[in-house]
Amino acid sequence: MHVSNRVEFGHLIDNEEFNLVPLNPELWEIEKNRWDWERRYLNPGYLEVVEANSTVEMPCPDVYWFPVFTERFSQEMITTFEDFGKWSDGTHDDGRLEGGYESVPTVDIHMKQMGMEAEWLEILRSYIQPLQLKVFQGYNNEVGPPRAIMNFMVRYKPDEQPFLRPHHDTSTYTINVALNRPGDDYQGGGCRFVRYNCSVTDSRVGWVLMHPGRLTHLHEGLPTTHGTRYIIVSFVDP
Ligand SMILES: O=C(O)CCC(=O)C(=O)O
Ligand SMILES: [Fe+2]
Repeated sequence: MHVSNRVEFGHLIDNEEFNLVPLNPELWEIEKNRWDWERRYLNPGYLEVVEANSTVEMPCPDVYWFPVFTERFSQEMITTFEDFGKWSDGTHDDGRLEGGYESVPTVDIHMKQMGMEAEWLEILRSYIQPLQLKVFQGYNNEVGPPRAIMNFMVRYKPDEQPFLRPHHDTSTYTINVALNRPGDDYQGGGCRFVRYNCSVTDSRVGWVLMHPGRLTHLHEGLPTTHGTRYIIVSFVDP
């Protein structure tokens, strides 16, 4: 008999509780099948940027930019959320919130509606918190994992909600994930930081912008003039 450990014959997966309801159920597998999840959805550049001595891009003052997700993640998230389809109407009345009022409404779907809240918090803990510790030295979420109640995908289109007026987020810091490509999938769009008159418009698919939430980083979503722009936003430590 010949035995070899040099050839990869496959690996075990845990298929209990596999979520068969949505499109792309693999997106939910971060905890159960992390090896596969990372191979599909974690940007290969992530491991380099999370290293202690790596340099981090800063497109605007105290706005950091990291490769975190793959193109496949971004594409599958869009198709899965679009297939679900329960976009909010972008008005101030929001029954999903305690108090029922959203002061800066977007056309969006919350992770909670998708049953993806726990998985998203796991993403924040595993991949976002290490980046946060790199750029906001000494801020360790009051010694625990990042907390976030507002985790959602936003959709901008010219004939629906094309832009978002300047506002502060209810967060200590915010992450903003670009899911599709300016120039190809949409025209216009991007995020402008008013205090610095600085905009990030050359968004990169699967890359995360990280910026302080309150006080300094008043920001706006610039008008999408053609096509549809998709982002995921998360308000960390509200
Ligand atoms: O369009 C953007 O990039 C900004 C989105 C935003 O500020 C928000 O959803 O709070
Ligand atoms: Fe915002």
